[in-house]
Amino acid sequence: MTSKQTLTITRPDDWHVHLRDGAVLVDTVRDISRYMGRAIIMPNLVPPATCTQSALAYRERILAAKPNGQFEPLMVLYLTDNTSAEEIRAAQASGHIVAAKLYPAGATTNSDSGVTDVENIYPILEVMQEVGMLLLVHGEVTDSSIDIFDREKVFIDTKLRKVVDAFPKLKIVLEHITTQDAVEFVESAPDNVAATITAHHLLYNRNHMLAGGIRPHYYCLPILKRNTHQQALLRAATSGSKKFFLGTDSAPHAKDKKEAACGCAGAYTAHAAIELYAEAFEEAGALDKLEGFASHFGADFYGLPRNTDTITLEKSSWQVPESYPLGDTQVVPIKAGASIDWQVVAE
Ligand SMILES: NC(=O)N[C@@H](CC(=O)O)C(=O)O
Ligand SMILES: [Zn+2]
Ligand SMILES: [Zn+2]
Repeated sequence: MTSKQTLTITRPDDWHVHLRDGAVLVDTVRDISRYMGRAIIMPNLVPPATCTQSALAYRERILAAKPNGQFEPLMVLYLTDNTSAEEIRAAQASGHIVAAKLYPAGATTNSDSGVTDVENIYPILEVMQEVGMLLLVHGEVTDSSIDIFDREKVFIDTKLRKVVDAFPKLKIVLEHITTQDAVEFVESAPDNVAATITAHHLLYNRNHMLAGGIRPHYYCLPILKRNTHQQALLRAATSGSKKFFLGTDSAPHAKDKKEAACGCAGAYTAHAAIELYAEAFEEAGALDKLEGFASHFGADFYGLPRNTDTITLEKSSWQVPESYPLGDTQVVPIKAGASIDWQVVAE
């Protein structure tokens, strides 16, 4: 009998995840804390976590929902046109809030209170640069005349380049990149600019969502692009560049809110985050590059210590359920009803 292939890596972290709030926390926190050491918790709640107090209260609710064991939620402040310098300083001083998030108003789920023009918050970015707080960016313009497939590139060209030039010491993470343009931008930017890449943008392109029927569970923002962009993301993630690291953007929505005439944006991947990345890296012939991407480069960029323990994956196929409980609703995960080749056997 041949023994199964295994892969042991430093415990990974998730640098972009949505846990939501209330009754669903027991489900989302259980999934994300299964083997992730830390996670950057997105603040796009209803209402959003716009102040230190609300972000810290949210952290307490996450900790209360956490099963025993390792797992540290790293909190993020939601920026608005009215965020004050004092709020940034208070957040930084709290010790638990490591970043602030720029949602262009209207760009994505629960972004209505976001920033109407990034130039409005330049004085705040100045303070963030000074105190060493990271800026996380949902990088899409919201102009209805711009094609949805072009919104990331136009954001980079008309907004982000200016921010990068104006704040040379501000650490910036362009979240969930989806295009070759974003890859090239991040590669050519200085060292204070990095990006997260989701598992679903590595595994899929827009054909998976739109060819042969419309599949709402692949609908997320920024939207899946054409295959050439998927290939560019795979090259970036497996390149060994420290500028690209793991951020699942696992974003649960109840089944009926996705399978609707106007469905919500977001894909659930926390049920099998590292397993999905392992599939993508293996397919690209680059399993040896998974550890840096998943477990080293994010911590390095955030200026945090790498995790010191490990997890082990085994190559053995398992079937994903059609849905998982999400509070008193259900969430349909990525690969629902299909099989995944990798399994975490030691956490
Ligand atoms: N990615 C998504 O499609 N949705 C996210 C928001 C976001 O990260 O933009 C969500 O909160 O549902
Ligand atoms: Zn986003
Ligand atoms: Zn997100």
